[in-house]
Amino acid sequence: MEFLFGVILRTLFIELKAYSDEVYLQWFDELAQKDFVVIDDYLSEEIFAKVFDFFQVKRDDDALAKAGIGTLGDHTIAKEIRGDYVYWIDKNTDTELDALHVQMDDLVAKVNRYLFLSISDFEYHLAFYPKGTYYQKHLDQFKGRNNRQLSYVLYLNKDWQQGDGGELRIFREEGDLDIAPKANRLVLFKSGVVEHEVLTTETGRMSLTGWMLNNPVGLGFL
Ligand SMILES: O=C(O)CCC(=O)C(=O)O
Ligand SMILES: [Fe+2]
Repeated sequence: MEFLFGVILRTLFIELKAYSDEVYLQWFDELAQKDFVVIDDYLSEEIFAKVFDFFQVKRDDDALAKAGIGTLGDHTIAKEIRGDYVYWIDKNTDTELDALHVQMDDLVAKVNRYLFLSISDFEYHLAFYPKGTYYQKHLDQFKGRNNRQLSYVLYLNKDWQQGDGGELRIFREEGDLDIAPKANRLVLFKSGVVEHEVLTTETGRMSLTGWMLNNPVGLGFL
């Protein structure tokens, strides 16, 4: 309760981006039909700036570490599979991102209401892909576990342009689709069915990647 009170106080004067029910329904319709949806200008400028600044601070602090593959019991660092560095966000201590947590809480509430899901938690990490790195084709649900229901990626690359690479490739029967990792673009997709990959990036590539979960963080590993 005290925790919630603190969050409310700290986010009182921050401009959350409020979307109408019609807009949510449009997104979720698209998500239901195509298994993914791309949403541009997702965060308010103020919250985007907070996430962007937080990313720079964590990079300066050397807080991003080589990412692994698989679940805790099967945690191998495989450079051939993915070349990114990640920082797992802690909702309790990374209070600089309170406004983002509130915005995502709201998205989860809407997902539950309109997609009839029962998401009870979410997790996210910052990711940095140095020049020349990629993430090979994969599904976000680990083998034998379906805790991750929806994946989302928010890109932070302000000056991204054609030729910079690092597109998110979504594999579809009707042909693959490459999505540019442009700043403040959110891609939301179904973790269990959408195969995807990150193409080789020609510049440093920044994002925030997250998952909406059936069970609270941690329980998925039990
Ligand atoms: O950054 C992206 O576009 C996707 C990242 C991804 O697929 C993952 O972290 O599982
Ligand atoms: Fe992924």
